[in-house]
Amino acid sequence: MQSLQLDLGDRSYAIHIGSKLISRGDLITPLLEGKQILIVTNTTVGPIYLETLKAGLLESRADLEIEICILPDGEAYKDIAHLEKIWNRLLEAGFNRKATLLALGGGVIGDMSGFAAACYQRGVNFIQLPTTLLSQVDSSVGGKTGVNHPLGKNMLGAFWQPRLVLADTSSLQTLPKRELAAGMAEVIKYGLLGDSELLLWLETHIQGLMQGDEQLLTEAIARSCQCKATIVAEDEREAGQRALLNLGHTFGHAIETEMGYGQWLHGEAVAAGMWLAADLSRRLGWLEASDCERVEKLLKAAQLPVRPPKEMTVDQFLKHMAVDKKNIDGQLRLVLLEHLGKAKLHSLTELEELKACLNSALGKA
Ligand SMILES: NC(=O)c1ccc[n+]([C@@H]2O[C@H](COP(=O)([O-])OP(=O)(O)OC[C@H]3O[C@@H](n4cnc5c(N)ncnc54)[C@H](O)[C@@H]3O)[C@@H](O)[C@H]2O)c1
Ligand SMILES: O=C(O)C(=O)C[C@@H](O)[C@H](O)[C@H](O)COP(=O)(O)O
Ligand SMILES: [Zn+2]
Repeated sequence: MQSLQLDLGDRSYAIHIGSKLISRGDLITPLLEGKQILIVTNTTVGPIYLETLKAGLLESRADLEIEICILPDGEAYKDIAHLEKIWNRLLEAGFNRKATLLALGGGVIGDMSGFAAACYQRGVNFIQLPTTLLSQVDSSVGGKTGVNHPLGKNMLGAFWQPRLVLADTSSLQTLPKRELAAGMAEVIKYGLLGDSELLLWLETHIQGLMQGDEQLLTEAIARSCQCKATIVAEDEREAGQRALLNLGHTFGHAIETEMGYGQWLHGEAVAAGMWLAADLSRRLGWLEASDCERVEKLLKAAQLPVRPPKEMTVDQFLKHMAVDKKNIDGQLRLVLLEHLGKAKLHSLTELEELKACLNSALGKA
């Protein structure tokens, strides 16, 4: 098992990465304040991992009151209506402020459980048990929680940190290949935004990673979590450099929202978004054409899309980008690349270059 720490004073927490951690109730029970636990999962992950989690918890502490909330599976259900189902379970079970929520699943379950925990009786503890690559490298760490709105991705939410992250690398064995690829997009993101050594390492090992090599995946998860933990520790609420973790997301969120949540996976939309960010950076004179080719080659090797959906229009992109959370006073702010391995937040006045970039990627130039 590898362990890191996210340093946030008295809200600091450990991130453990390793095989078969879902069964390690002994890592969870010392952090409980009371004995009430609500496990939140979905109809896909629950049948595979719920019994192992429950057995490990009860083996470590027999007097636990464990309740279960099983949500339907999918980004389309990451909404207020399904959050209410979590709160209903908590209230029906008579859970109090010392209850702990355990999020067992991917980023959708993690984001929703965290937001439910942030609101329930004005805040109870929660623990992340991420079971997708994406959630192990990104969404379980850093305390961004929330749900989507039909008009915008993650528009309702709270910063609410978990007490612990347990990333069980063996759970990736049951993950569909398309989901592994989606998670790899966020790993590539860390390389592009701030870690050129990670980028080189990914270029060398992408085949093994995509074949599911557990040792390589463990290293990718640990390096990604370290990168994210360092950024979040310095800027928990995205006053500055945390925005760099949004590389590719302004475009990506536009794709997810316009296409309908769940049509393009988050990681797929971010992959196309990162290619757009690279191409726009080239148009602004910061990247070379060869840099964009390098980005495209790596994304393709990770079996990710490198262009946005052809059915989208430039106006649709601009409409969604106008409501991005990073914008200030109507000024579009985009994460772009100064060079490969260094991102920066840019107030975009070059609207013609943006339109040309989108038109060309959509095959409309
Ligand atoms: N909070 C953050 O910082 C942050 C960061 C990145 C992404 N996100 C959010 O995370 C979400 C995407 O997360 P995701 O990619 O994990 O998607 P997801 O939660 O929808 O999971 C992907 C699919 O894999 C299934 N699954 C999960 N674990 C499995 C396993 N071990 N074996 C078999 N199937 C499994 C799920 O049931 C689902 O069908 C998006 O909503 C995105 O906005 C949040
Ligand atoms: O943790 C962050 O900060 C991120 O931006 C990570 C992103 O990968 C993630 O998709 C996040 O949910 C996006 O947040 P948002 O505030 O742009 O909705
Ligand atoms: Zn993301």
